[in-house]
Amino acid sequence: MDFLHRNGVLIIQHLQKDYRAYYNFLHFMSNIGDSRNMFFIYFPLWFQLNQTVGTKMIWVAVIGDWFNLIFKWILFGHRPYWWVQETQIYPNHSSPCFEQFPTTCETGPGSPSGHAMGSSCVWYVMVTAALSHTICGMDKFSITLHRHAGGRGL
Ligand SMILES: O=P(O)(O)OC[C@H]1O[C@@H](O)[C@H](O)[C@@H](O)[C@@H]1O
Repeated sequence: MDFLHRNGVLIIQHLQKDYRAYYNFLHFMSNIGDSRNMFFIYFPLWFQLNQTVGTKMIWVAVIGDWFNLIFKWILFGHRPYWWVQETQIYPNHSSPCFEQFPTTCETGPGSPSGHAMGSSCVWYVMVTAALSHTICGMDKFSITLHRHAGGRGL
């Protein structure tokens, strides 16, 4: 497990140092997918616009959160923020420092990440709904175009 955690630490350090310029973008994308927004904003909104998408969204979020809870109980994984303080693999107090954010200040088990699972659920439903809406719109447009061209004898 230490091997996994150490590589996780390296990835976090890489992201925090080398992708600092993308901080606002990554933070924004992460917030959009936050399951809190799903329950407060997206679900009520989508349910008004399209009940099928709204229902799909709430089910995906609830089942995703449920799976996350079960996996957290089973894995009971450390969070890198406290793992670096507790592990013995960094000699002479040379444990790496991370930047903390409001969403990383969680106290429960960290693995698997509820934020990552919740965000992927939200993004999946929104992207598939947007794609099927676009494809449906394009189909209707091509049918109209076809009829229009047929009516003119083209
Ligand atoms: O398990 P993680 O990755 O710390 O994420 C959990 C958090 O993920 C966030 O997206 C939710 O809004 C929080 O309510 C939740 O506690």
